[in-house]
Amino acid sequence: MAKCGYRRVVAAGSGGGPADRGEIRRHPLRNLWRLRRYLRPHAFEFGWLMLAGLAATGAGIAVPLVAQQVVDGPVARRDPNGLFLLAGLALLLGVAEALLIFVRRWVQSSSSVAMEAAIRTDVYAHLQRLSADFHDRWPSGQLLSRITSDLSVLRRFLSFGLFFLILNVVTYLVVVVLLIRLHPALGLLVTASAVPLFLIARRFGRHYHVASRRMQDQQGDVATLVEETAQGLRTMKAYGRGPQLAARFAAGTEAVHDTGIGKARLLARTSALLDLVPNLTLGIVLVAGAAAVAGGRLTIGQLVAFVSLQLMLIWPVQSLGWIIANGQEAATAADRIQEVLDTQPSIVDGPVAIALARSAVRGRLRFEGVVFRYPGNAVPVLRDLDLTVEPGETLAVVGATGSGKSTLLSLVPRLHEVSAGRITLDGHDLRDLRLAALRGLIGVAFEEPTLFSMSVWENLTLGRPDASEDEVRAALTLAQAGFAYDLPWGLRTRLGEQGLSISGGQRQRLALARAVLIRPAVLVLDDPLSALDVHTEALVESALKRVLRNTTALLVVHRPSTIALADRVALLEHGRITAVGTHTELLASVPTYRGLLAAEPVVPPAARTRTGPAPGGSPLVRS
Ligand SMILES: Nc1ncnc2c1ncn2[C@@H]1O[C@H](COP(=O)(O)OP(=O)(O)OP(=O)(O)O)[C@@H](O)[C@H]1O
Repeated sequence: MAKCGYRRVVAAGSGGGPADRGEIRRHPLRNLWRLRRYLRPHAFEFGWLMLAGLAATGAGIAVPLVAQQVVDGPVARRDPNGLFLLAGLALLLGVAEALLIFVRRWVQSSSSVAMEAAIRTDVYAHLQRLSADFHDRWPSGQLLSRITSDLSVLRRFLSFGLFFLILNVVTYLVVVVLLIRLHPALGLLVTASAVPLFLIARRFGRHYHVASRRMQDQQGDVATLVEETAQGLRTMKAYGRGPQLAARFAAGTEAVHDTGIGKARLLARTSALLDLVPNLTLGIVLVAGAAAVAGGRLTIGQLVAFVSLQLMLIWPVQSLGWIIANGQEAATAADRIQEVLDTQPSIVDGPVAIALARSAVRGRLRFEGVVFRYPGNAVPVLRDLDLTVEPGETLAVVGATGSGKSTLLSLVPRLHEVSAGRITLDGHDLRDLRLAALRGLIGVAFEEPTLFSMSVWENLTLGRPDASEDEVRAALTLAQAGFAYDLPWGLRTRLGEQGLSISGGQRQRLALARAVLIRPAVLVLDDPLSALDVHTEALVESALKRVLRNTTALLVVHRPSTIALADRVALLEHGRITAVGTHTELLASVPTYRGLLAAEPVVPPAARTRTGPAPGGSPLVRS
């Protein structure tokens, strides 16, 4: 099958998304805005949230105004009764504020978590729809970081950043209006301080956006490395490559660290500047306000209210840096998530795609002038390929390594799309068949079978969730996979990640059982018995023979014993079918075929428990 190594051939240090890395969009908030649809179902809660937040802020803002009444009223008149009344009002406002803040926090977390879950579900579903070429290009760590850490960033923004952004802007505007009403000149001075604040914030936003993107991409690289290391742990240990990988990992984390430090310093510098502006304004207000009180243009109560209100602006201004940082990170996260969501699956149902019923399929598979090149590769892997597999026929594809056998097989379930020519099933172009229906007709087992970290039963019934116990048993018997019943919890035993808790041969047998369980119209097997010992192989083959009798099958084979299963053999050379015939015919007439077989190390007949050599004599070798 397409080699794993290939999936990883991405320019060193490149993120994943083709044109993504470091690209800063002209409208940095565009993608964030596009995610508003996830907010819609929670609009009611969000409305309540804002209402509670605004009411709490209103209660907070009212306190300085009450203080003004206290100072200019009961305190100035030395009226204790009035004082208690106003003090009681201030207390009431304080309690109301605390209560409203509690309500806000309660609602806040539940809706943002629900939004995060909804986006995650959609991204995951979309990843499933994307074709193999997308997954060939994108390192899985990049996808992992997008679906985990980027979504957490978004949740933080939706639950805090966005809320405080709105709340703080409203607070700022209301307070500024009140300040202008209290003392127009000083109020306008405070308003004017918004200009430097705006300039500082804008500059910060631009720089932080670049740094955020860099850091989130670097985190994706680190995730890729961790994922690769976890998957290739055995190879890494066997080759003693731990120190080299550790060095690569250290370089990756250092890059994340450096960018993180850069971001923190940027935030620290900006926060200091943001702190400076309101404090400077406060100093000026205190001096000018005291002069105004002395000149009788302002009462002491008004000055107290003015300063108290102005102090209420400190937090919104101080938090501005954090909110912008959070907003920029969320914008970057939205960019990275939309890059995935915006990628259109390259293999989809055509507008008039039909679904063929299993009973209506005879199984004539035809390749007509097929050309295939991997995306981005100029040289085709398969060229001008014509081949017909008749209903019920088993055709083995033999060829040297890298000649395109696995690629050829992957075209049948449309894991990749032909670049030119067409493949037909009973005369229907595969592109005219509904994808889901097509894949339901085709049983596939690869040389490196993938099992998932779920139960054996779930793994087996992946393509046929409705299979009965008897059918599963029959498939397991055919694949000589009865061992599954002896696992600690039988078929309910949960397999380790990628089926690593069982042996390679056992995995192959389960994958084969999975392929035959769907009662396929066409079986596509990519050297599915390569990991079996000769004894088990012989048993699987004899059972497989019965299945193959009624099924059209395309097999990639390396062993002569497996060639024995085939009615005909096609020789694939450099992406072209150069000979088709029975094994005996090809042996007799095609020197390359003979050459391929001659390269096979001869297996002593005594060592094989199977009945005799492959038809035609010579044992075939792994190409
Ligand atoms: N995802 C991919 N992207 C680009 N090129 C690829 C990809 N997968 C395979 N190739 C290339 O396509 C060619 C055919 O590969 P393929 O895996 O089909 O060969 P094969 O005949 O099955 O090999 P083997 O016998 O070793 O399994 C090779 O040159 C390979 O490097």
